[in-house]
This record gives sequence, structure tokens and C-alpha cells, in this order.
Amino acid sequence: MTKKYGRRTALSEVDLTVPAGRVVGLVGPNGAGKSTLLHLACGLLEPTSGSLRVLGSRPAESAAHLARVGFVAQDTPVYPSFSVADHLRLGARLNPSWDGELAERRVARAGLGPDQKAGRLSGGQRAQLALTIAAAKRPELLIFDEPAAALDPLARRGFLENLVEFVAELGASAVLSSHLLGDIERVCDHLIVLCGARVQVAGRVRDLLDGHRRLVAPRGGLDRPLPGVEVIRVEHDGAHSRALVRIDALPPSIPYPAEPVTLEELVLGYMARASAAPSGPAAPAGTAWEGAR
Ligand SMILES: Nc1ncnc2c1ncn2[C@@H]1O[C@H](COP(=O)(O)OP(=O)(O)OP(=O)(O)O)[C@@H](O)[C@H]1O
Repeated sequence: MTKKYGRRTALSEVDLTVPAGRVVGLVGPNGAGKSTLLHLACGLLEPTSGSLRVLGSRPAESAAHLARVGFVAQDTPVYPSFSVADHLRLGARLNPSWDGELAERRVARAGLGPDQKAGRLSGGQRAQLALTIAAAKRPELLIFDEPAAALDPLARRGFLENLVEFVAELGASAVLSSHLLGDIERVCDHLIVLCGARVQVAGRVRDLLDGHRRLVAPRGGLDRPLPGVEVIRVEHDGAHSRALVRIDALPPSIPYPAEPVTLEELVLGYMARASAAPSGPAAPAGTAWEGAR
């Protein structure tokens, strides 16, 4: 699947399948195409070429399909002059599957008063309200575009805990974009790294961590290609060179220690590789979000 805005390619030949029941983290630098991918997934945009299926259908194919997907946009939009209670009433009117009990319980837990005007809420409270409205639709897939970006670390932690609780309570899948790798590490079990309009790496977090290692060699020892090893990135510091490598291709004869990697190291390694080669590695096409229960 490819998405262009005029002559600018925002996503190039993206080919992804995300299994149901996962909390998916979408990471990448500014302008990588994260919002574009999320807007495509909830039907606000259409691909320029290729196709995309979410919960087995074309995004926003019907009212019934729309009701199965909850979306919280980047600035957690609410109606400033409407009260918290107005928002819940509106949600109930617009969504046939609205769970009023869940909405009221969550609003009370977040400490939001029914009469508070949304325009006077703090960033954190607004995010909680937007999350509540998206979740009270009881969607099968929740999509968040940088949901916690404006929140302080404590509010962010609370928001993310709520998000994970919601996803578990609804038995739903979730996709969230973020620049904050710590947040992704805390709540996501599946990762997509987007950079330069292409997916650089994607998969279950545990499999990605198991599938990569850090090779540590005397400085310069990793400058020449190692037969059978896919090197993602090499860094030099002092007397050592360190390489992020894929382990499924690591022959036992490699003379250097292979250490476990952190998620941050893995993400930064792929981003650095993509920045060094702006066109990025070739990728096939077609995208599916299999959030169906
Ligand atoms: N409506 C638009 N018209 C033209 N170009 C656009 C439009 N929306 C996005 N783009 C371009 O598409 C590319 C991807 O943008 P997108 O907003 O998807 O990135 P992002 O990863 O969400 O960035 P950020 O982290 O800064 O929010 C960028 O080069 C951006 O300038």
C-alpha cells in the first residue's frame, strides 16, 4: 500500500499484518508517516495504490464497521463548550453500542465532574475524556495518535494504565503511535518502526528482542562484512565497536560476544539505518489489521 499527498510519498509500499488482540506501538521520527497510516486505518484517508483491511473490511466501509473502530486523534479533540456529561450524552446518541455504565464509571475514576466544561479541562483530563468516549463505543480496535504526548510523566503513566485496562476490559486490540519509547515498552506487545515512509521492522516485541543481538568487537573489528550476518547498525566508542545484528542469521563461528539488546537500541538502530539510506530497504505491499475477536 502506498499513500501520496500530491508528489510527496508519505507511505511507500507498506506491507503489514497485525494479529488480533495485540497492543501495537507505532514509532518513527517526525514525518515518518505514522499519522497517515493511522488515518488510513480508520478510513479518514484512502491509499493512493494498494489496499488495506481493518477487522477484515475496507476501513469505514459501513456504519457498522465504523462502530467497531475507536479513534483518538493527535490533539485528543473534544468540544470545548460542552460539559463532560454532554459528551457522554452525545456519545450515547451517536453510538448504538454505547456502554453508559462503563463511560460513567471511567469518568468518575478519572476525577472528572459531569458539569466541567471540556474546554477548561487540563491536557491529561481531556485525554482521559477522549479515551473514555472512544472506549465506551466498545470498539474491537482502538487507534490512538500520540495519545499521551502532551501529558506530564505521571499523567502519562495513569493514562497508559487506563488504556491497557480498557483494552483488556473490552477484549480489544489497540494501536498507538508515540515518540516515547519508554511508553511503548511499558504497554505494547507488538512494534512497528516506520521511517522514511517505509516499515523498517515490525513484529512481536518478544520475538524482535529474541531475534537481535549486540556484537561487541575491538574497534574496527566490525568494519568488514561478516559472512552470513545481517548488520543493522555499527557504532564505535573508545576501544570498541558495537553492532546491532539479526540473530536468525548469526553463524556460531562469529568470534565476538553476542549480547541481548534493549527495545530502544533496536528502534534507534533501524531508524539510523533508514536515515543513512533515505530510500530505505525494499518492502512488498498490502496491509491488514486483524483486530477481529
Ligand atoms: N495533508 C497533507 N498534505 C501534504 N503532505 C502531508 C499531509 N499530511 C502529511 N503530509 C506529509 O506526509 C509525511 C508523513 O506525515 P505524517 O503526519 O503521517 O507523519 P508522522 O509520522 O505522523 O509525523 P509526526 O510524528 O511529526 O506527527 C510528511 O512528510 C508530511 O509532511
